[in-house]
Amino acid sequence: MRYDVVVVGSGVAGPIVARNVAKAGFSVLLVDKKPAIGAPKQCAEGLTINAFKQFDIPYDKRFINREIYGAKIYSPSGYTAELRYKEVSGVILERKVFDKMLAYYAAKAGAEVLARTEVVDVIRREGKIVGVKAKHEGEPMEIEAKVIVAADGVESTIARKAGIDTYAPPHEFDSGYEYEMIIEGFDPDLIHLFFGNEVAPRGYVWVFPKDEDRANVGIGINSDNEKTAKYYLDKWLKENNIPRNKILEVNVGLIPVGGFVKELVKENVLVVGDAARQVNPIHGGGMAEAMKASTIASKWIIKALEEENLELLKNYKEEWWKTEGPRMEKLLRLRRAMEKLTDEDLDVFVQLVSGTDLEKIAGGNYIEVVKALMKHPKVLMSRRRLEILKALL
Ligand SMILES: Cc1cc2nc3c(=O)[nH]c(=O)nc-3n(C[C@H](O)[C@H](O)[C@H](O)COP(=O)(O)OP(=O)(O)OC[C@H]3O[C@@H](n4cnc5c(N)ncnc54)[C@H](O)[C@@H]3O)c2cc1C
Repeated sequence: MRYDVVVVGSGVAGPIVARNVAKAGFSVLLVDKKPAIGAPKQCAEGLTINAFKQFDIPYDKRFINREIYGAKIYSPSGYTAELRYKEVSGVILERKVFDKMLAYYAAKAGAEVLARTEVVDVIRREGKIVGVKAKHEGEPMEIEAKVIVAADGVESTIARKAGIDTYAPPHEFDSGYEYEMIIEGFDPDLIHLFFGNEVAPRGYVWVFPKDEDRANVGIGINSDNEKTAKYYLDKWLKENNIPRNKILEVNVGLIPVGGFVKELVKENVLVVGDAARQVNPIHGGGMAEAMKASTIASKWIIKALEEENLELLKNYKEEWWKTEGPRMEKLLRLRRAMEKLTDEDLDVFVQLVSGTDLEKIAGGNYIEVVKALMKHPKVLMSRRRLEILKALL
Protein backbone atom coordinates (compact mmCIF):
# COMPACT_ATOMS: atom_id res chain seq x y z
CA MET A 1 0.00 0.00 0.00
CA ARG A 2 1.41 3.38 -0.94
CA TYR A 3 0.03 6.84 -0.13
CA ASP A 4 1.16 10.43 -0.09
CA VAL A 5 0.25 10.64 3.60
CA VAL A 6 -0.52 8.16 6.36
CA VAL A 7 -2.22 9.56 9.46
CA VAL A 8 -1.90 7.49 12.63
CA GLY A 9 -4.84 8.08 14.98
CA SER A 10 -8.39 9.14 14.27
CA GLY A 11 -9.31 11.21 17.30
CA VAL A 12 -9.71 14.92 16.63
CA ALA A 13 -6.33 15.87 15.18
CA GLY A 14 -5.92 13.01 12.70
CA PRO A 15 -9.16 13.31 10.71
CA ILE A 16 -8.70 17.07 10.27
CA VAL A 17 -5.31 16.49 8.64
CA ALA A 18 -6.68 13.59 6.56
CA ARG A 19 -9.69 15.63 5.39
CA ASN A 20 -7.67 18.73 4.46
CA VAL A 21 -4.96 16.81 2.61
CA ALA A 22 -7.48 14.62 0.76
CA LYS A 23 -9.44 17.73 -0.25
CA ALA A 24 -6.28 19.08 -1.87
CA GLY A 25 -6.18 15.95 -4.06
CA PHE A 26 -3.50 13.87 -2.36
CA SER A 27 -3.84 10.24 -1.36
CA VAL A 28 -4.27 9.72 2.39
CA LEU A 29 -4.79 6.74 4.65
CA LEU A 30 -6.22 7.43 8.13
CA VAL A 31 -5.90 4.55 10.59
CA ASP A 32 -7.01 3.97 14.16
CA LYS A 33 -6.47 1.02 16.43
CA LYS A 34 -9.99 1.25 17.86
CA PRO A 35 -12.56 -1.13 16.37
CA ALA A 36 -15.08 1.72 16.55
CA ILE A 37 -13.61 5.16 15.96
CA GLY A 38 -14.49 7.43 18.89
CA ALA A 39 -15.21 4.73 21.47
CA PRO A 40 -14.45 4.63 24.30
CA LYS A 41 -14.27 8.37 24.88
CA GLN A 42 -11.65 9.85 27.21
CA CYS A 43 -13.06 13.34 27.44
CA ALA A 44 -15.50 15.70 29.18
CA GLU A 45 -16.63 16.65 25.64
CA GLY A 46 -16.64 20.43 26.06
CA LEU A 47 -15.85 22.40 22.89
CA THR A 48 -15.99 26.14 22.19
CA ILE A 49 -18.62 27.17 19.65
CA ASN A 50 -15.98 28.98 17.55
CA ALA A 51 -14.36 25.67 16.60
CA PHE A 52 -17.13 24.77 14.14
CA LYS A 53 -16.59 27.79 11.91
CA GLN A 54 -12.85 27.99 12.45
CA PHE A 55 -12.20 24.39 11.41
CA ASP A 56 -15.06 24.00 8.93
CA ILE A 57 -17.00 21.37 10.88
CA PRO A 58 -20.76 21.05 10.28
CA TYR A 59 -22.88 22.00 13.31
CA ASP A 60 -24.55 18.60 13.30
CA LYS A 61 -27.05 17.85 16.08
CA ARG A 62 -26.09 14.18 15.88
CA PHE A 63 -22.98 14.88 17.98
CA ILE A 64 -24.18 17.83 20.04
CA ASN A 65 -25.67 16.82 23.37
CA ARG A 66 -26.18 20.24 24.84
CA GLU A 67 -25.56 23.87 24.06
CA ILE A 68 -23.80 25.78 26.84
CA TYR A 69 -24.05 29.49 27.68
CA GLY A 70 -21.12 29.99 30.04
CA ALA A 71 -19.29 28.79 33.10
CA LYS A 72 -19.45 28.99 36.87
CA ILE A 73 -16.44 28.48 39.10
CA TYR A 74 -16.54 27.60 42.79
CA SER A 75 -13.83 28.35 45.37
CA PRO A 76 -13.00 25.98 48.25
CA SER A 77 -15.30 27.88 50.66
CA GLY A 78 -18.09 28.14 48.13
CA TYR A 79 -17.55 31.64 46.64
CA THR A 80 -18.56 31.68 43.00
CA ALA A 81 -17.84 33.62 39.81
CA GLU A 82 -20.10 33.28 36.80
CA LEU A 83 -19.81 34.02 33.12
CA ARG A 84 -23.12 33.84 31.27
CA TYR A 85 -23.70 34.78 27.63
CA LYS A 86 -26.94 35.41 25.79
CA GLU A 87 -25.66 33.31 22.89
CA VAL A 88 -24.39 29.73 22.87
CA SER A 89 -20.69 29.82 23.83
CA GLY A 90 -19.87 26.13 23.67
CA VAL A 91 -21.25 22.63 23.39
CA ILE A 92 -20.99 19.31 25.15
CA LEU A 93 -20.39 16.83 22.36
CA GLU A 94 -21.05 13.13 22.04
CA ARG A 95 -17.46 12.28 21.16
CA LYS A 96 -18.22 8.75 20.12
CA VAL A 97 -20.27 10.24 17.30
CA PHE A 98 -18.11 13.35 16.78
CA ASP A 99 -14.83 11.48 16.22
CA LYS A 100 -16.54 9.00 13.92
CA MET A 101 -18.11 11.81 11.91
CA LEU A 102 -14.75 13.60 11.61
CA ALA A 103 -13.38 10.37 10.10
CA TYR A 104 -16.47 10.24 7.86
CA TYR A 105 -15.79 13.79 6.62
CA ALA A 106 -12.22 12.74 5.86
CA ALA A 107 -13.50 9.71 3.95
CA LYS A 108 -16.01 11.88 2.02
CA ALA A 109 -13.14 14.20 1.09
CA GLY A 110 -11.31 11.23 -0.47
CA ALA A 111 -9.23 9.77 2.36
CA GLU A 112 -9.15 6.03 2.94
CA VAL A 113 -9.99 5.09 6.52
CA LEU A 114 -9.17 1.86 8.35
CA ALA A 115 -10.41 1.21 11.87
CA ARG A 116 -8.92 -1.60 13.97
CA THR A 117 -5.52 -0.88 12.49
CA GLU A 118 -2.74 -0.41 15.00
CA VAL A 119 0.54 1.08 13.87
CA VAL A 120 3.36 -0.69 15.66
CA ASP A 121 6.51 0.81 14.14
CA VAL A 122 7.98 2.90 11.37
CA ILE A 123 9.66 1.39 8.29
CA ARG A 124 13.19 2.62 7.65
CA ARG A 125 15.02 2.15 4.36
CA GLU A 126 18.57 3.42 3.85
CA GLY A 127 18.23 5.52 7.01
CA LYS A 128 14.99 7.16 5.89
CA ILE A 129 11.47 6.60 7.19
CA VAL A 130 9.36 5.38 4.28
CA GLY A 131 6.19 4.25 6.01
CA VAL A 132 4.70 2.39 8.96
CA LYS A 133 4.16 -1.19 10.01
CA ALA A 134 0.67 -1.95 11.24
CA LYS A 135 -1.69 -4.70 12.23
CA HIS A 136 -5.09 -4.61 10.61
CA GLU A 137 -7.51 -6.92 12.41
CA GLY A 138 -4.46 -8.79 13.68
CA GLU A 139 -2.89 -9.22 10.23
CA PRO A 140 0.45 -7.48 9.61
CA MET A 141 0.52 -4.82 6.90
CA GLU A 142 3.06 -2.33 5.59
CA ILE A 143 1.97 1.15 4.56
CA GLU A 144 4.38 3.28 2.54
CA ALA A 145 3.95 7.05 2.59
CA LYS A 146 5.88 10.19 1.75
CA VAL A 147 4.60 11.88 4.92
CA ILE A 148 3.68 10.32 8.27
CA VAL A 149 1.48 12.12 10.80
CA ALA A 150 1.57 11.00 14.44
CA ALA A 151 -1.88 11.95 15.74
CA ASP A 152 -1.93 9.03 18.15
CA GLY A 153 -2.87 10.84 21.34
CA VAL A 154 -1.30 11.29 24.75
CA GLU A 155 0.31 7.86 24.89
CA SER A 156 1.86 8.41 21.47
CA THR A 157 4.53 5.95 20.43
CA ILE A 158 4.91 6.70 16.74
CA ALA A 159 6.71 10.04 17.06
CA ARG A 160 9.13 8.44 19.53
CA LYS A 161 9.76 5.54 17.15
CA ALA A 162 10.58 8.13 14.50
CA GLY A 163 13.19 9.64 16.83
CA ILE A 164 11.24 12.68 18.06
CA ASP A 165 11.83 13.48 21.73
CA THR A 166 8.34 13.47 23.24
CA TYR A 167 9.35 12.58 26.81
CA ALA A 168 7.81 14.42 29.75
CA PRO A 169 7.94 13.31 33.41
CA PRO A 170 4.73 12.02 35.09
CA HIS A 171 4.38 15.31 37.01
CA GLU A 172 3.61 17.07 33.70
CA PHE A 173 0.41 15.05 33.23
CA ASP A 174 -2.92 15.29 34.99
CA SER A 175 -4.76 12.13 35.80
CA GLY A 176 -8.40 12.31 34.68
CA TYR A 177 -11.30 10.29 36.05
CA GLU A 178 -14.90 10.80 35.04
CA TYR A 179 -18.39 9.44 35.43
CA GLU A 180 -21.13 10.11 32.93
CA MET A 181 -23.97 10.04 35.42
CA ILE A 182 -27.33 11.27 36.53
CA ILE A 183 -26.86 14.41 38.59
CA GLU A 184 -29.33 17.07 39.66
CA GLY A 185 -29.20 20.57 41.08
CA PHE A 186 -26.75 22.14 38.62
CA ASP A 187 -27.76 24.77 36.08
CA PRO A 188 -27.57 22.68 32.87
CA ASP A 189 -26.84 25.76 30.74
CA LEU A 190 -23.42 26.27 32.33
CA ILE A 191 -20.32 24.20 32.90
CA HIS A 192 -19.33 24.04 36.58
CA LEU A 193 -15.74 23.99 37.85
CA PHE A 194 -14.77 23.38 41.50
CA PHE A 195 -11.33 24.38 42.79
CA GLY A 196 -9.47 23.62 46.01
CA ASN A 197 -6.37 21.82 47.17
CA GLU A 198 -8.50 19.33 49.07
CA VAL A 199 -11.05 19.13 46.26
CA ALA A 200 -8.72 18.47 43.33
CA PRO A 201 -4.98 18.99 43.95
CA ARG A 202 -3.56 21.10 41.07
CA GLY A 203 -6.77 20.64 39.07
CA TYR A 204 -10.52 20.88 39.39
CA VAL A 205 -13.75 18.92 39.50
CA TRP A 206 -16.03 19.52 36.54
CA VAL A 207 -19.73 19.06 35.85
CA PHE A 208 -20.36 19.30 32.10
CA PRO A 209 -24.12 18.89 31.45
CA LYS A 210 -25.15 16.63 28.58
CA ASP A 211 -28.82 16.89 29.50
CA GLU A 212 -31.03 18.53 32.14
CA ASP A 213 -30.00 15.84 34.66
CA ARG A 214 -27.12 13.94 33.00
CA ALA A 215 -23.53 15.15 32.96
CA ASN A 216 -19.87 14.27 32.64
CA VAL A 217 -18.71 14.63 36.23
CA GLY A 218 -14.97 14.35 36.41
CA ILE A 219 -11.71 15.41 37.95
CA GLY A 220 -8.13 16.13 36.94
CA ILE A 221 -5.30 16.01 39.50
CA ASN A 222 -1.52 15.79 39.30
CA SER A 223 -0.75 12.26 38.16
CA ASP A 224 2.07 11.81 40.72
CA ASN A 225 -0.32 12.39 43.63
CA GLU A 226 -0.19 9.66 46.26
CA LYS A 227 -3.99 9.35 46.10
CA THR A 228 -5.94 8.57 42.93
CA ALA A 229 -8.20 10.86 40.93
CA LYS A 230 -11.05 8.44 41.65
CA TYR A 231 -10.46 8.86 45.39
CA TYR A 232 -10.87 12.64 45.12
CA LEU A 233 -13.88 12.44 42.79
CA ASP A 234 -15.75 9.99 45.02
CA LYS A 235 -14.88 12.14 48.06
CA TRP A 236 -16.31 15.24 46.33
CA LEU A 237 -19.50 13.42 45.39
CA LYS A 238 -19.93 12.17 48.96
CA GLU A 239 -19.27 15.57 50.52
CA ASN A 240 -21.83 17.13 48.21
CA ASN A 241 -24.44 14.42 48.87
CA ILE A 242 -24.52 13.41 45.21
CA PRO A 243 -25.55 9.75 44.93
CA ARG A 244 -23.10 7.56 43.07
CA ASN A 245 -25.67 5.04 41.96
CA LYS A 246 -26.63 6.15 38.44
CA ILE A 247 -23.35 5.88 36.55
CA LEU A 248 -23.67 5.34 32.80
CA GLU A 249 -19.97 5.38 31.89
CA VAL A 250 -16.57 5.50 33.57
CA ASN A 251 -13.75 7.21 31.68
CA VAL A 252 -10.09 7.44 32.57
CA GLY A 253 -7.26 9.27 30.83
CA LEU A 254 -4.12 11.35 31.06
CA ILE A 255 -4.06 15.04 30.19
CA PRO A 256 -0.70 16.52 29.13
CA VAL A 257 -0.82 19.92 30.84
CA GLY A 258 2.85 20.58 31.51
CA GLY A 259 4.34 21.86 28.25
CA PHE A 260 4.60 21.10 24.58
CA VAL A 261 6.77 18.91 22.37
CA LYS A 262 9.49 21.16 20.93
CA GLU A 263 10.42 19.15 17.85
CA LEU A 264 7.10 18.94 16.00
CA VAL A 265 8.67 17.71 12.76
CA LYS A 266 11.53 15.35 12.01
CA GLU A 267 12.23 14.78 8.33
CA ASN A 268 8.91 13.47 6.96
CA VAL A 269 7.18 12.82 10.33
CA LEU A 270 4.90 15.39 11.99
CA VAL A 271 3.38 15.18 15.45
CA VAL A 272 0.03 16.85 16.26
CA GLY A 273 -2.53 17.14 19.05
CA ASP A 274 -2.13 15.34 22.37
CA ALA A 275 0.80 13.41 20.91
CA ALA A 276 2.58 16.80 20.83
CA ARG A 277 1.02 17.72 24.21
CA GLN A 278 -0.76 20.66 22.54
CA VAL A 279 -3.29 21.10 25.34
CA ASN A 280 -4.44 24.31 27.07
CA PRO A 281 -2.48 24.10 30.36
CA ILE A 282 -5.10 26.03 32.32
CA HIS A 283 -8.21 23.95 31.70
CA GLY A 284 -6.78 20.87 30.00
CA GLY A 285 -8.94 21.28 26.89
CA GLY A 286 -7.16 19.82 23.90
CA MET A 287 -9.69 19.46 21.10
CA ALA A 288 -9.54 23.02 19.78
CA GLU A 289 -5.74 23.05 20.16
CA ALA A 290 -5.50 19.73 18.28
CA MET A 291 -7.57 21.20 15.45
CA LYS A 292 -5.43 24.36 15.31
CA ALA A 293 -2.24 22.33 15.07
CA SER A 294 -3.78 19.99 12.48
CA THR A 295 -4.84 22.92 10.34
CA ILE A 296 -1.32 24.32 10.33
CA ALA A 297 0.22 20.88 9.76
CA SER A 298 -2.08 20.12 6.82
CA LYS A 299 -1.31 23.45 5.18
CA TRP A 300 2.42 22.64 5.09
CA ILE A 301 1.90 19.00 4.11
CA ILE A 302 -0.11 20.17 1.10
CA LYS A 303 2.55 22.78 0.15
CA ALA A 304 5.36 20.23 0.56
CA LEU A 305 3.57 17.71 -1.67
CA GLU A 306 2.61 20.32 -4.27
CA GLU A 307 6.18 21.61 -4.51
CA GLU A 308 7.70 18.14 -4.05
CA ASN A 309 9.86 19.58 -1.30
CA LEU A 310 9.53 17.83 2.05
CA GLU A 311 11.83 20.43 3.63
CA LEU A 312 8.73 22.66 3.73
CA LEU A 313 7.22 20.41 6.42
CA LYS A 314 9.49 22.15 8.94
CA ASN A 315 7.32 25.24 8.54
CA TYR A 316 4.62 23.51 10.59
CA LYS A 317 6.92 23.64 13.59
CA GLU A 318 7.93 27.26 12.84
CA GLU A 319 4.35 28.42 12.37
CA TRP A 320 2.93 26.62 15.41
CA TRP A 321 5.63 28.00 17.69
CA LYS A 322 5.17 31.49 16.23
CA THR A 323 1.37 31.68 16.24
CA GLU A 324 0.29 29.35 19.07
CA GLY A 325 3.50 28.87 21.09
CA PRO A 326 3.63 32.29 22.86
CA ARG A 327 -0.01 32.04 24.02
CA MET A 328 0.48 28.47 25.19
CA GLU A 329 3.73 29.29 27.02
CA LYS A 330 1.93 32.19 28.74
CA LEU A 331 -0.86 29.85 29.84
CA LEU A 332 1.75 27.43 31.14
CA ARG A 333 3.30 30.21 33.27
CA LEU A 334 -0.15 31.02 34.61
CA ARG A 335 -0.73 27.37 35.42
CA ARG A 336 2.52 27.16 37.36
CA ALA A 337 1.50 30.29 39.30
CA MET A 338 -1.93 28.83 40.05
CA GLU A 339 -0.31 25.70 41.45
CA LYS A 340 1.12 27.86 44.26
CA LEU A 341 -2.27 29.16 45.40
CA THR A 342 -3.57 28.11 48.80
CA ASP A 343 -7.26 27.54 49.43
CA GLU A 344 -7.41 30.96 51.05
CA ASP A 345 -5.88 32.55 47.95
CA LEU A 346 -8.41 30.75 45.76
CA ASP A 347 -11.24 32.10 47.93
CA VAL A 348 -9.86 35.63 47.59
CA PHE A 349 -9.29 35.48 43.84
CA VAL A 350 -12.68 33.93 43.06
CA GLN A 351 -14.32 36.76 45.05
CA LEU A 352 -12.34 39.38 43.13
CA VAL A 353 -12.63 38.20 39.52
CA SER A 354 -15.61 38.74 37.26
CA GLY A 355 -16.90 36.36 34.60
CA THR A 356 -15.22 38.43 31.88
CA ASP A 357 -11.93 38.20 33.79
CA LEU A 358 -12.28 34.42 33.76
CA GLU A 359 -12.65 34.41 30.01
CA LYS A 360 -9.51 36.53 29.61
CA ILE A 361 -7.58 34.26 31.97
CA ALA A 362 -8.56 31.07 30.10
CA GLY A 363 -7.57 32.66 26.79
CA GLY A 364 -4.17 33.84 28.04
CA ASN A 365 -5.05 37.58 27.98
CA TYR A 366 -4.65 37.95 31.71
CA ILE A 367 -2.21 40.85 32.07
CA GLU A 368 -4.93 43.49 32.67
CA VAL A 369 -6.69 41.17 35.14
CA VAL A 370 -3.43 40.57 37.03
CA LYS A 371 -2.68 44.32 37.13
CA ALA A 372 -6.15 45.08 38.54
CA LEU A 373 -5.84 42.30 41.14
CA MET A 374 -2.48 43.65 42.28
CA LYS A 375 -4.17 46.90 43.34
CA HIS A 376 -6.73 45.21 45.55
CA PRO A 377 -6.14 45.47 49.35
CA LYS A 378 -6.64 41.71 49.86
CA VAL A 379 -3.73 41.15 47.49
CA LEU A 380 -1.64 44.13 48.61
CA MET A 381 -1.75 42.81 52.17
CA SER A 382 -0.13 39.52 51.16
CA ARG A 383 3.45 39.66 49.93
CA ARG A 384 3.17 36.07 48.64
CA ARG A 385 0.07 36.77 46.54
CA LEU A 386 1.75 39.88 45.15
CA GLU A 387 4.88 37.91 44.26
CA ILE A 388 2.83 35.23 42.48
CA LEU A 389 1.00 37.86 40.44
CA LYS A 390 4.11 39.96 39.76
CA ALA A 391 5.83 36.94 38.23
CA LEU A 392 3.08 36.84 35.61
CA LEU A 393 3.71 40.33 34.24
C1 LIG B 1 -10.77 12.94 31.33
C2 LIG B 1 -10.50 13.88 30.18
C3 LIG B 1 -11.36 14.94 29.93
C4 LIG B 1 -11.12 15.81 28.87
N1 LIG B 1 -12.02 16.80 28.61
C5 LIG B 1 -11.83 17.63 27.55
C6 LIG B 1 -12.80 18.61 27.21
O1 LIG B 1 -13.86 18.72 27.82
N2 LIG B 1 -12.55 19.41 26.15
C7 LIG B 1 -11.40 19.31 25.41
O2 LIG B 1 -11.22 20.08 24.46
N3 LIG B 1 -10.49 18.37 25.70
C8 LIG B 1 -10.68 17.52 26.74
N4 LIG B 1 -9.76 16.54 27.01
C9 LIG B 1 -8.59 16.43 26.12
C10 LIG B 1 -8.99 15.85 24.77
O3 LIG B 1 -9.68 14.64 24.95
C11 LIG B 1 -7.77 15.65 23.90
O4 LIG B 1 -6.96 16.80 23.97
C12 LIG B 1 -8.12 15.37 22.43
O5 LIG B 1 -8.85 14.20 22.31
C13 LIG B 1 -6.83 15.29 21.61
O6 LIG B 1 -7.12 14.82 20.32
P1 LIG B 1 -6.05 13.93 19.54
O7 LIG B 1 -6.66 13.65 18.23
O8 LIG B 1 -4.71 14.56 19.61
O9 LIG B 1 -5.92 12.60 20.40
P2 LIG B 1 -7.02 11.50 20.70
O10 LIG B 1 -8.37 12.07 20.67
O11 LIG B 1 -6.57 10.80 21.93
O12 LIG B 1 -6.92 10.49 19.47
C14 LIG B 1 -5.80 9.66 19.29
C15 LIG B 1 -6.27 8.43 18.50
O13 LIG B 1 -5.12 7.67 18.14
C16 LIG B 1 -5.43 6.30 18.23
N5 LIG B 1 -4.16 5.57 18.36
C17 LIG B 1 -3.27 5.63 19.38
N6 LIG B 1 -2.20 4.87 19.12
C18 LIG B 1 -2.40 4.31 17.90
C19 LIG B 1 -1.65 3.42 17.10
N7 LIG B 1 -0.46 2.97 17.47
N8 LIG B 1 -2.17 3.03 15.92
C20 LIG B 1 -3.39 3.50 15.52
N9 LIG B 1 -4.14 4.33 16.24
C21 LIG B 1 -3.66 4.75 17.41
C22 LIG B 1 -6.33 6.21 19.46
O14 LIG B 1 -7.13 5.04 19.40
C23 LIG B 1 -7.15 7.49 19.34
O15 LIG B 1 -8.36 7.29 18.66
C24 LIG B 1 -9.97 15.64 28.06
C25 LIG B 1 -9.11 14.58 28.31
C26 LIG B 1 -9.37 13.69 29.35
C27 LIG B 1 -8.44 12.53 29.57
